[in-house]
Amino acid sequence: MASLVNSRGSVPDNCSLGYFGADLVSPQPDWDPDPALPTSPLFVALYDFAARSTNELSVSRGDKLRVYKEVGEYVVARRLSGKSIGYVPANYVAKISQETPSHHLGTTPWYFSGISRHEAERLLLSPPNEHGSFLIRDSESSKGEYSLSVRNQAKVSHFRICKCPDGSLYVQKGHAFPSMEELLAFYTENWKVIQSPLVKPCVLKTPPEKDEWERPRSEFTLRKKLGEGNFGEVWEGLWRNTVPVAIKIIKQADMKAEDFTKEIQNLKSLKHEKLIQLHAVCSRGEPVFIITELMKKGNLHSYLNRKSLSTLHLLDMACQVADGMTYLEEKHIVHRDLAARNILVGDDLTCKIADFGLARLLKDDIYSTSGSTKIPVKWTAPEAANYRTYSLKSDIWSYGILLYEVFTYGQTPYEGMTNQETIQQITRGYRLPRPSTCPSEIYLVMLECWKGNAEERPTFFALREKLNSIYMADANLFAVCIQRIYQ
Ligand SMILES: Nc1ncnc2c1ncn2[C@@H]1O[C@H](COP(=O)(O)OP(=O)(O)OP(=O)(O)O)[C@@H](O)[C@H]1O
Repeated sequence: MASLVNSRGSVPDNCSLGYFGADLVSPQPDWDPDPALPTSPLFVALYDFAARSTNELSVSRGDKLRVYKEVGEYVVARRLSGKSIGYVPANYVAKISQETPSHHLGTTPWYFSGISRHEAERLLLSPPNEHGSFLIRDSESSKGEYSLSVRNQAKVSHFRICKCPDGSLYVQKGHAFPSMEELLAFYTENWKVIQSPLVKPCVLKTPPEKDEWERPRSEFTLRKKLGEGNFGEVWEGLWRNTVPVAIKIIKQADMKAEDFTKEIQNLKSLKHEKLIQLHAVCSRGEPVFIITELMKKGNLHSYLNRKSLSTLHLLDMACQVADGMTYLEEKHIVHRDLAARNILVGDDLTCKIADFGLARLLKDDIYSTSGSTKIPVKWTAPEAANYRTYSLKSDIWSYGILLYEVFTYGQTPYEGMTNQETIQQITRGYRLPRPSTCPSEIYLVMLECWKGNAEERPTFFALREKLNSIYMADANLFAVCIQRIYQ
């Protein structure tokens, strides 16, 4: 039977598109779930844990669990009181040395049901606990009795709490208390008797916060393949069978894994109406899914090829891209792959920038100029194509090429020239000529973007202002013409 655990020891890895098949809704474990097996150790849940997928098991603090397998940061467990089996984070559970009956102390802050002497020491000696932290646990050697464990500086002292036939409890013979609360109250007050102050109950380190962006793959269904790029395939899909989304399935073999998590963190922090919004990620196991908003009209390059748009419409789209890029500029984020194919179109000619930040994740050999055709040479500034010095100024160069694409309705730049010829010509000072469909003031903006000296190129902020003012002037002119027609 196929393992649910991948070689990196992370959570379930069923990675092919078959992940959405019915068999994965109820996973088939490869461990033996026979509850009669006496060999599986007993654990107790230290925190509440809510399962995030069908492969995980929800537990409540204090639940007793059989643990069948330890897998990286997870254990495969079953509640003693239930039949389902699933993953629980290993730091949410602790091993119990013996089976103990549950009793009325269950919800008190200082009672830690079923933990061993060793586990008590580990907890009390770890932050945020300090001198004087204490807990009550079940005695390992005398069933039905308890132990008091107290942190004393860097050590832990343990005191047996015995039970009289009438149920009262004592640490010192002849000094019994009717309840644990009263016993603790006495030794809190008179701590010198045991030479260990009872300052505050042991606390558990807060478990790592749940990443709200991380979703189980089973929540997504793939419906239609939209395209394929350097990073893998893009699919139109549904989240929980209702919300339309775009799902990028990353080929991780081509990724610099160590940078990936960092870059995804960056993407989570970006929010702007002209940037494609990240909705969620499935980054545990492979392949990684990046889930974003779905743009119904596809990429700008194909859109331009299909539509007859007015100059004012084209200018509006160029302004929207400049707006999104100004936001990235403020955040000091370099796109590296700005081109009409990476702008997506939605309703009402809304344009949004996609794939920001992802280009740098490709392995160097894929991104290099030598031996690979994947670098978009015709969109890339000469200093980036030749020396890989990417900057916001090289993005400005690419934006100039994007303007060319927009005002030629999607024509390929340097048509008829190879990548190598393009680099040679550009280095010698050649620039694309003004397309007949492009107003001269827009062409002047393109030339500004293609300055050989990167420092002389404008900022996105300046470009946005410039293009907005051209747009406003044209829009006013258009309004005047319309007025004349109807007068
Ligand atoms: N959020 C989305 N909504 C709708 N369509 C999308 C979305 N993201 C991508 N697409 C479509 O999928 C195609 C492939 O996208 P992808 O970003 O993988 O490749 P690319 O942009 O063509 O190339 P590159 O790998 O250089 O970025 C796009 O051209 C676009 O048509």
